[in-house]
Amino acid sequence: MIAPKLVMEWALKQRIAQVKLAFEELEQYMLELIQECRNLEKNAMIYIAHVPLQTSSYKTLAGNIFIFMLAGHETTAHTLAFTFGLLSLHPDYQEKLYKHIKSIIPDGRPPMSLLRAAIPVARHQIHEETHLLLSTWLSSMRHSVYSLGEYGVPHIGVTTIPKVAAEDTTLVTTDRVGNEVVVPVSRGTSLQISVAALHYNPRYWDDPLAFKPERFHGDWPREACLPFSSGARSCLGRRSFETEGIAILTMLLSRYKIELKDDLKFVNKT
Ligand code: HEM
Repeated sequence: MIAPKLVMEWALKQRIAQVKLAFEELEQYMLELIQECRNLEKNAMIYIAHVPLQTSSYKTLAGNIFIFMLAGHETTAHTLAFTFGLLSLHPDYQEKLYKHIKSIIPDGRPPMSLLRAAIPVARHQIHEETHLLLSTWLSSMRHSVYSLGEYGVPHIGVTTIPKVAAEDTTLVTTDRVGNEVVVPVSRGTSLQISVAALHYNPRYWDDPLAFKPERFHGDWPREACLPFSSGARSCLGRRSFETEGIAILTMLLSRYKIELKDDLKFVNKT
């Protein structure tokens, strides 16, 4: 069976070459971005202006730009796409949200107070004025680790979070029939937190597949909702995303109705 092996190797090499090219192009783009910043008359990014190229500081800078672009852009874009997908599947809810938005911001432009109100969600509080917006958001974040592929909306929030055990420990859980299970974990073990399994777990979420933003109005299991992970290394851009997300959701929804396009070319695109 040498032929399939050769084909696999060839395909893998092609893929690796594409990834390498993408990295090179991205690096070039970052370089241009940094140079552009240096040429700005009023340079807000003073740090960038002074980092010499081809040094370790430059590499750190490029690394940070890279992580912000990747961690910040794809996640935000997909979560917004996912939210719009869910709203188009739930037109009655979309209408309710539209009326809510219009009642607090008639011209559709989010005032600073509304943007500031997006922040309490990071502290797991729902602000009275914006509860529908924020619960829509949380609901979509809970869902977005799953695919709406048949409607042309791919998943991706972050589906699994890799961690390494910092010390020897034990994890205690229960099996399907309720027996306690103790799992010893030694220092250095690689672990994957399955966010998808957590967000769709019937142990924590009643009717887990349903889009029910109101489940976030009362008490809800905070530790079972980890779209941004948790702890010291959780998402650095969470508040930035929540503010941006609420602003975009508010502005678009106050001006447009989101509907599913009844067109075959949008079906089953993942
Ligand atoms: C829907 C939007 C986003 C989601 C779902 C998301 C999710 C996550 C998750 C799950 C992690 C891993 C945390 C861990 O390892 O425990 C992470 C890390 C990170 N995120 Fe986000 N993120 C989002 C938006 C953003 C934005 C907008 C930025 C930047 C502006 C950003 C910057 C980062 C950075 C820098 C880290 C690494 C933090 C560290 O290692 O200390 N993220 N994010």
